Amino acid sequence: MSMETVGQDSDTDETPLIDVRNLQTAFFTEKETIRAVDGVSMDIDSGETVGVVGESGSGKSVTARSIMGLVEAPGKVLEGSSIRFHQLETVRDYADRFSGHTVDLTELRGEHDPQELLGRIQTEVTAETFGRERRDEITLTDILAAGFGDEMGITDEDDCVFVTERNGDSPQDITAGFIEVTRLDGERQRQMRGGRIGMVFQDPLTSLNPVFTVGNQIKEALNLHRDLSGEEATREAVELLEAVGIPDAGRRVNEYPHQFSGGMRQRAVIAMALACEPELLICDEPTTALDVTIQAQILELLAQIQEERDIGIMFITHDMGVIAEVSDKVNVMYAGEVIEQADVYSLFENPKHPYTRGLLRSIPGTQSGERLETIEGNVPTPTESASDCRFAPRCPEAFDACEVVHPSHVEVGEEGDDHTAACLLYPEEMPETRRVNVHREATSDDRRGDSA
Ligand SMILES: Nc1ncnc2c1ncn2[C@@H]1O[C@H](COP(=O)(O)OP(=O)(O)OP(=O)(O)O)[C@@H](O)[C@H]1O
Ligand code: NI
Repeated sequence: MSMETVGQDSDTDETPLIDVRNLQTAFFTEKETIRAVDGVSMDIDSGETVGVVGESGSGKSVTARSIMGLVEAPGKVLEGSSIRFHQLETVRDYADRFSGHTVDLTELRGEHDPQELLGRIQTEVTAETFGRERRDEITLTDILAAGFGDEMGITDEDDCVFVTERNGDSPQDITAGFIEVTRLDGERQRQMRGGRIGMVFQDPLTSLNPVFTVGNQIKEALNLHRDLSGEEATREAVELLEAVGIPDAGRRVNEYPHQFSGGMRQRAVIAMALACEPELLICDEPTTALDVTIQAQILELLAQIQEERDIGIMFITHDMGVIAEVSDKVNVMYAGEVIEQADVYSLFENPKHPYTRGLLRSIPGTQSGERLETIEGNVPTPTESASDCRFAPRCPEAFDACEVVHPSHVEVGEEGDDHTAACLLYPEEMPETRRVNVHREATSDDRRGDSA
């Protein structure tokens, strides 16, 4: 929600490690367009774990894959989406090595008026397209990062390093900026994926090659991303295996994945991800396939790694119990959208969206009933832009307007909580007609309704 940067076209210490804005990822199948991720915004700081929770099919994995640059045809991250990676060392490094792909906003700001550019954009855009609340808050950075500068000849399609502040000409003089992850390609993408952003999947065997030893696979990562080889790499591989709690690492480094138990394999995958010293680690249901004891150990391990290395973690799960344990902040997803976001305490103490409340009632042990099955029905597959609340058909509190107005995020917590929900029941203190109007107005100059 990045309220801290509203209205100013610069990045300061306040900027998160990664800032996802209005991410839209669609699959263009012969039959229909599946809007798997439909306008997701969230950010993650260094040293922070951000949980992403929701039932099966809500778009969690596609969000993760979009950040990793792993969306395959017929899938596509749509124009207007922005994923900004702000880590300064990485920005300087990219500006140094890929200077031909760098956009210097400090220069361009004097030459272009954002409001004038907005009028020239071919597709219809709104404040929401850029994750802003009002049109006059849209900055040049927003327009160019979202990809609209290409059609106007201001940026090239493969520009991806955006410099927003500098106090000299060399890459080391850059004091703020970001890599626009949605615009990465080729070598620039390879450096980011695995190098700066690591990923751990549910099934460790998808990350491990059965025909190579675990050690060789870690060494390959070390070679690719840190230029280590030979004995030096072997030593580092053993250290990494020790760091993730694999006993007798000196011997096990020479073993094959099938010689490892499920829990040990997942530890090995985590070691492999850490080999590149990532700034951000995306964990997509990393413990779902493991038994409860092993699961607890892996969660403990991730917490310890985070403490030591100050990395940001995005943790995906459908399990509210796990969310409670690992997260600092939580994004609840439903049918391609974030429908509630809050810090973990506010969310559990004061859940606002009826969907979140339903998920919480489904934690085993808190109520009788089975996990995630207390909400009748299934997540719909979104094929059109939402002109309603996608949860309405299953919502115990839905009323007529829920079928015709798309809810926008409104503050629902205590002052300064940064707790928002996208639901027509809020702002709670207003009578129904005024509440509905708040949401209707927020999306009124919206381009929703157009097809992609
Ligand atoms: N390659 C693809 N082609 C078409 N549709 C896809 C593809 N990959 C994902 N989808 C669709 O995107 C939507 C979101 O899927 P996603 O895998 O992100 O859900 P999820 O929240 O991770 O669910 P789960 O908890 O089951 O992992 C689903 O409706 C799915 O059918
Ligand atoms: Ni998934």
